[in-house]
Amino acid sequence: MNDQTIIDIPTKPSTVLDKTGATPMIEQFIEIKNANPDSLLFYRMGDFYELFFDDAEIASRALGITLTKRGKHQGEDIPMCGVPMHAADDYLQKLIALGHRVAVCEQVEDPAEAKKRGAKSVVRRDVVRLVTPGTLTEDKLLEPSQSNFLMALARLKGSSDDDLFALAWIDISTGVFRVCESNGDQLSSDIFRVDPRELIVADTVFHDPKLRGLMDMLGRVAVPQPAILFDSSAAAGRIARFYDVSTVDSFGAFSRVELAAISAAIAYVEKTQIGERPPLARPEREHIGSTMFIDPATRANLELLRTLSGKREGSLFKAIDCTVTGPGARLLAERLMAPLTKTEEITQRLDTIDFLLHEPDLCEALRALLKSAPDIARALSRLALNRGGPRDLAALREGLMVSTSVQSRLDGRNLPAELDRVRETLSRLPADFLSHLQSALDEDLPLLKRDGGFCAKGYLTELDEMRALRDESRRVIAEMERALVEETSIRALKIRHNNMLGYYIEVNATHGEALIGSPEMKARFIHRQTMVNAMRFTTPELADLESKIANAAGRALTLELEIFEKLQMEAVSHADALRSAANALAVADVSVALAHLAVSQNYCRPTVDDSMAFAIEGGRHPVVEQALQRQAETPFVANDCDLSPPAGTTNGAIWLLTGPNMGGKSTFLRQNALIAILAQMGSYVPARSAQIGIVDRLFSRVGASDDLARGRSTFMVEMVETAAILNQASERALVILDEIGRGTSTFDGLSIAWATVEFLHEQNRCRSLFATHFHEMTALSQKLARLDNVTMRVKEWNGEVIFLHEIAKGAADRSYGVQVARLAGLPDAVVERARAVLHQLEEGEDSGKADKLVDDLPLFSVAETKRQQTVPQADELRVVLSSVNPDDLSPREALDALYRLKAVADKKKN
Ligand SMILES: Nc1ncnc2c1ncn2[C@@H]1O[C@H](COP(=O)(O)OP(=O)(O)OP(=O)(O)O)[C@@H](O)[C@H]1O
Repeated sequence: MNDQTIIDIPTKPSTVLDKTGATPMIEQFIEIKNANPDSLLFYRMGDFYELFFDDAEIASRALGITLTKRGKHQGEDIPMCGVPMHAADDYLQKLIALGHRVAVCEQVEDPAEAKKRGAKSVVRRDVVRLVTPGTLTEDKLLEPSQSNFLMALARLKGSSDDDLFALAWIDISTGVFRVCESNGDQLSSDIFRVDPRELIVADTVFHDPKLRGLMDMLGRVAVPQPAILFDSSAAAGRIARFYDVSTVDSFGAFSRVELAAISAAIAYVEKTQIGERPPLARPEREHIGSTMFIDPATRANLELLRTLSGKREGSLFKAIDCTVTGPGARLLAERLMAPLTKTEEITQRLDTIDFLLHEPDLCEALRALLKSAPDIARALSRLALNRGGPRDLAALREGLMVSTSVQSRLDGRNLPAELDRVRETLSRLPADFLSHLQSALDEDLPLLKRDGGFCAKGYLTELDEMRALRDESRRVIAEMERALVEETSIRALKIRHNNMLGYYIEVNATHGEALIGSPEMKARFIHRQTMVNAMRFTTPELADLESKIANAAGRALTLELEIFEKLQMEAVSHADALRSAANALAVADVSVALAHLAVSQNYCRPTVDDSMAFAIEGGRHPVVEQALQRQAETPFVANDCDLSPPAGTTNGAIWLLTGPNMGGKSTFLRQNALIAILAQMGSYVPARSAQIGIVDRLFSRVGASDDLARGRSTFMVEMVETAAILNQASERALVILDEIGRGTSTFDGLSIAWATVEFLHEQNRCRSLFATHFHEMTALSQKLARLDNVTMRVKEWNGEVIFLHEIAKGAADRSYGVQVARLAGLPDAVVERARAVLHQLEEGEDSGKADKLVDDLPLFSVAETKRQQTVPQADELRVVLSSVNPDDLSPREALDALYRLKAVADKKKN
């Protein structure tokens, strides 16, 4: 369910390792490995993570790294491979993308401690984190523009077949936490709407035959977990403990099954993050029916987030994404995947775009500001999980600064509701935290905190001193020397250094005696050594300075780490405000981006209401249109679509679309579905005008795809999907069906298509578009009152077809399949033969004709005649051509030769 290609790697079922006779280190490894059988174990040794036994074999193959061996266990070599610490994220990313899980095992005690237990004792290690696809936080492992959801599916067994489900999903990289109830019908739609990277489910549910289809569809994304994780009786307690509250009642009234899903998600986060606690927002409920129901097949077919081949390029998302920040892109994707069904909210979003379109200067100013907005939520999560660095703190600083600027841009204006909320949120930011960050953090920051160097000068006097000592010890000593010379008036006084004494003051013997001439002087200048010509002293300040210099570097680092921790804790304490700011900036980004899209692509504001209308004038396909623009091809031909209830009726209409192959039928079908999605996600749409009565369910059966892995043929898949549509489409649904019934014999196909249209008209009574090559079906318009025939227009010119891509009332008379086949480069013989067969078939309608055809026009004889005719003429051309020697020809002779060749060629044609 994600862009990364999941390759099936044969992973052996983990065998339980026997530790008899193992060395202490291998014994420790085996114990930890056996406790984490389903993960590859990254076992920390010095600057490497090492993998052993089967894990080593799997990882070396997956990562393309050398497999070596280390010692023996029970008489056999132990396979081993390793990845260096500093590159571990890259390797982790690869393994996770391939569908593995990794347990990261670190040393959890100081080696000195281990030594105390005996020279041979092994440093204690433990798993500090399980890295799974749904629980990632590192920048390198995450796509900036994609959410990374972990989802928990809980089930409450019903008395009959009607089980009740709940889904809870978390993005621990941002803290987003949502929950909704679901039922058997909705379940797959709800899951695919969220598009989780990992879905956990009780093993009993995972293996339930009723859910087998869904689990198969989810593939590796679905991960069975012990059923105890989903225990609803312990749920409320676990949630309260996680949020450190006495009761969850204040969170809202969640149902039992919702609580079970929420608690399972939390339990899994705890299980994988071991001891670290991500700053999760409180779970927010989404209501059933508040978003458009789009089943998984429709989502895939309409290529909303990615194309059928899994690429983002070519998807609707890519075509409309003008956001400038990662969080903005994530919010846009979320809105695209969940178009709304309540007009008020849609209208609010459209009002925002409308407002911005009238304020182009504001729009550009916001866009420019947002370009520098960092990913606040992800930085915050890393800090809370103790995986953050100075740049994450800087991200909060920049994020807060951008927020302030955005707020002041919005201040004092009469804003539409959505932007007013953005302004309001941004005005409640923790200003003192921002000034703390500004004073504490330097400008250029290192990636890691461990070496220090991120605190600003002037923030903490002691730190400045320590750094000065560390970096400028020579200058500090010289200053002290100058001060002493002045104080003692001994111009030859020097401060020197050697390994035995460290820093000392040196004067000649005469001056030395003078220095300790009085008891006060003696107390100040402490004698260290007398040489032949010189005496050496120290002073309490010099001794102090000396130890300060020695400790300065260490102390500076300690101070910086303390400051880091303080800022980190402060950040976590402001988690809610920071997350709200991040969200407000994302809303601003999406709004500005949609306004930008509307202008640059010439989109219009749709009217979305509670009627049954579906009236689009001059609609365009957002993706195909842009592709044509890029190729500088002929412009996209805009088309109307009107499925509004015909006069005197209350239900939507059906358009039966016939037309030539390549005429633009599929494009037209899809563009109308996409316009409905865009309108209901609150975007302007590619059309001259559009009125859309809320679509509550969208179904499309377009394009062929077989599902051989699940044992279904192309035709079977088509029928399963059609069945789902006919069983589920409500009156408010929009149904798009493309060439139903083409995967079987003509009569079977026609009959199924026929009956399907009748059923849609009489039973589902919803707005529908139905494209077909069965021209016989156009007769249905005489019988079905709300059905209209439309066709894609073509022109024939000199025996060629020209596709006008224009929709018109009426029915097509033919499909021009043979012409299209010729354009596609089918061998001439096949095209000729097809023309002849078509001609014969069109001559008479009686079924006996086909038999006669076999007798009349045996294919091979045609091909044979054709070959006999063409080959000798080709040879003749060659003979004439080879008799011509261009170097010997005068221009006149060359022209004659050309005429001769042309004459032979023309003979071939005739
Ligand atoms: N309205 C349009 N304006 C310009 N070009 C279009 C338009 N509609 C379609 N096209 C172009 O025509 C090509 C064929 O369109 P499409 O696949 O929709 O045809 P079709 O009628 O469904 O064909 P088939 O019946 O063979 O599946 C598209 O790739 C697109 O480039």
